[in-house]
Amino acid sequence: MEKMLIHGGKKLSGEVVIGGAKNSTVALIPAAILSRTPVTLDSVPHIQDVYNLMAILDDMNVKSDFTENVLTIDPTEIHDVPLPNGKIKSLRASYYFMGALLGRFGKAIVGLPGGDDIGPRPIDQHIKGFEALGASVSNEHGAMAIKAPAEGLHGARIFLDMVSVGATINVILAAVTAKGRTVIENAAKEPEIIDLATYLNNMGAKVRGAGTDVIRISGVPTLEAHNSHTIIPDRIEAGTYLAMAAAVGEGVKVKNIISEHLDAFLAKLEEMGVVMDVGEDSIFVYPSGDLKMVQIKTMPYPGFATDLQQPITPLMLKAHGEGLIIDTIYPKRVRHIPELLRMGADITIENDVIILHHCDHLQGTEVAAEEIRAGACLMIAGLMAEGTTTITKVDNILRGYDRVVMKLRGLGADVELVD
Ligand SMILES: CC(=O)N[C@H]1[C@@H](OP(=O)(O)OP(=O)(O)OC[C@H]2O[C@@H](n3ccc(=O)[nH]c3=O)[C@H](O)[C@@H]2O)O[C@H](CO)[C@@H](O)[C@@H]1O
Ligand SMILES: C=C(OP(=O)(O)O)C(=O)O
Repeated sequence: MEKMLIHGGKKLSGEVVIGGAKNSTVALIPAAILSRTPVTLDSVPHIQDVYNLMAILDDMNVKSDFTENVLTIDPTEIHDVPLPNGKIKSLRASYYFMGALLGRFGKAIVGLPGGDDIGPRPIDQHIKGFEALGASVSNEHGAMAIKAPAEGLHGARIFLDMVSVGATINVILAAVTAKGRTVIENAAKEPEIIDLATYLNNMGAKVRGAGTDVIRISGVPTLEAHNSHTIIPDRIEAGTYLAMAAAVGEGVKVKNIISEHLDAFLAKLEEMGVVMDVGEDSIFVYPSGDLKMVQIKTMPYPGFATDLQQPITPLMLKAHGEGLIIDTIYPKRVRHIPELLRMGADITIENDVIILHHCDHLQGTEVAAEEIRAGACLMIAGLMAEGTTTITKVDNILRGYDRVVMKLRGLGADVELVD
């Protein structure tokens, strides 16, 4: 398995262009099977999650082609096959095939998903949504067997017990072709949900209210894609490079950004004293001076994203005072902390609260990227550290960060992948 070697201490400068959002892409690809015509996606990130989803599509006789940033998917000869195991385990978002297959064929057998080990990730709200639409759901040897009634799915009012991106998306996927009207209350408001709704509406779906906490769907019989869909920029990748630029930059421009998607994150950087020029679709980060320590509490969008609490952690180590991070979405999402400790950071965890203190010196050593954002955190820490940082389990980074080595080198980082 590959490792990433980072020879730290170099200052970064120049420009980096953000790719399409992973968390949109991994929903839009399964959603493509709802279309009766070929689908084209633009601004697709080069990440392992995309290749794994293409392999799952191939199992269903759905051919796809990924050239440059354009992914074409032809679902016209799709076979309705069970997806009990194997590749389904390779990523979290494979669970979107539950909603998509249910919408397309009225039935789905899909293995329980894999994805990041960031604490418990139940799917009870997805199941509650499918059942409200009339489906029966059973667990058959670790795979979810979901079946619509003979007359097909029907619209329903669904109040999600907690704000869930995955459940909101899965219910949308199943409901767009259900008979009648579905209302999802307490829906997630993430930009990726708006992106999915835009994409489905361009295929003829009737999804209204995406981006608010009430989504109304009027079912239509079939969907057909006729235009290419350009995926929104990845706000988490953008936040990662912004934190990196503030930590080790000598003037870095991060391009292809929708800054409104990063409001909570940018507000925190400003509170820390990071100086930025926020342009129309790019942000320039000036070299950091003295930084102020902050407290962070992750919340559903538009709050501070759980996926950005790890990437901002190394930057917080540069600030003076005591900092706190509370991840209310995934309280056990602390797998980066033991690795940072081994690099010399001063961090403790008490009752799921991460307590940080200023640290003048991080030392490169061997660390493991136990999950994607822990990996992002360690990349930034490695760039800040003296000596060489060897990141193992680097596939967790490559599954979600678009051409990351090329982008880091483009900014002047001394980084390489080795076997
Ligand atoms: C592919 C994708 O888009 N992944 C994102 C998505 O994951 P994912 O969609 O899996 O996360 P959710 O929004 O569903 O999870 C939010 C919270 O709800 C809980 N929950 C969720 C569903 C459910 O049926 N029952 C339940 O209890 C979860 O354990 C978690 O505490 O949103 C997370 C939270 O912003 C991000 O960290 C992930 O990057
Ligand atoms: C947790 C994440 O991803 P996934 O839901 O795909 O595991 C993430 O992107 O930070």
